[in-house]
Amino acid sequence: MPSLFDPIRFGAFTAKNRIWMAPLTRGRATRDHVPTEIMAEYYAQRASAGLIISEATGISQEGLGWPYAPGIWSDAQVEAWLPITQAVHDAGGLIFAQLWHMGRMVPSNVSGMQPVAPSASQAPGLGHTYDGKKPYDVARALRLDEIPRLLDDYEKAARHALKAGFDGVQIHAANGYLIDEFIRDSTNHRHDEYGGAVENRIRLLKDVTERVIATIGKERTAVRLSPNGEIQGTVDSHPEQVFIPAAKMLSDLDIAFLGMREGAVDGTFGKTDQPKLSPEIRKVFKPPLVLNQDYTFETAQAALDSGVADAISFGRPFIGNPDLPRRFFEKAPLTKDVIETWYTQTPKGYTDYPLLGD
Ligand SMILES: Cc1cc2nc3c(=O)[nH]c(=O)nc-3n(C[C@H](O)[C@H](O)[C@H](O)COP(=O)(O)O)c2cc1C
Repeated sequence: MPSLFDPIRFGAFTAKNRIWMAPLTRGRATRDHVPTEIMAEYYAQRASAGLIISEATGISQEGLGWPYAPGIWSDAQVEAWLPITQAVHDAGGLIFAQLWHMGRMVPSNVSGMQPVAPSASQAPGLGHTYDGKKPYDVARALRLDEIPRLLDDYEKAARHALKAGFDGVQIHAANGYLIDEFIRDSTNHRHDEYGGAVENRIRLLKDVTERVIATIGKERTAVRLSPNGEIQGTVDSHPEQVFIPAAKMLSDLDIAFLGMREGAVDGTFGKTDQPKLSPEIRKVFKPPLVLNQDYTFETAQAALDSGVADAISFGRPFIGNPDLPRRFFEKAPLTKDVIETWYTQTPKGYTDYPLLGD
């Protein structure tokens, strides 16, 4: 069985190890969602990851509702991403852009418009806005005649990602955002060909993935799912009935890899008693499977040893430890990330975590 330090082939690439950086929203772009210089330093510091998956990046104004998160729909955004992807490549790394449409989680205070979702609904809790945390807006149902425009937005974002120097993209279909809201039955009450039966609920995921593949190639196209447990009010009553067919469909499309965040009863990012589906998904999904959430060096290696995963992505450990692979290799202690600076707009808690030997 491979070690976490062994290379792995995926799509058009070979990653130098199986310790990947999970997508992490950090809010260091401008208010207009243009990336900033400091993001080049941050990502280059983490280029020893086998693959960096970027923070979720808006495909359109409509789809982006996180203050100071980056987008990739405008030429100015593409320009500003270029030095960041260049810095990662100069440091010997690979980087995919995570493409994001937040669906009903977009506060109108950030996007300037009413959010869209599969069905009219309001997410529970409070969203981050430019005026502090506020209740989510009531989203309107996306009309059938708007889906071609949505697919065009994904196409443009994928094309822009390559223009901006990214090696590929990961379609964000997890965590209660638009595509996940279509997949799961808590948020999809449609009666057209995008609602009801399983094949209908996974149709948007299929359409988007096919469009991105047609634009940049299957070897540069990845997907992220979060099959088990509720997140941000989105949950499925029978996850295995929808996510196993979804994974099979993605395997048939031969995407570069599938990332999955899986909750657990004792999870610290998603807590749930719905069982993990990775063992079942492994049976139907042939390309590399990259698992995430609450992994340590030991449990990550155990997941590779059991054959359930081909690589593991680490989120919070990569915030506090830019040199995470080296720390794992040397069995060095890890620095704990500071929650208070996850989403602030300064270098503090962003680019100032120490490297081993500092
Ligand atoms: C600060 C922060 C930002 C995050 N942003 C994203 C994101 O942009 N896209 C995404 O898919 N997941 C995001 N996540 C989830 C992480 O990718 C990951 O699933 C989570 O941290 C659990 O993995 P870990 O236990 O290795 O930290 C975020 C998590 C944190 C803590």
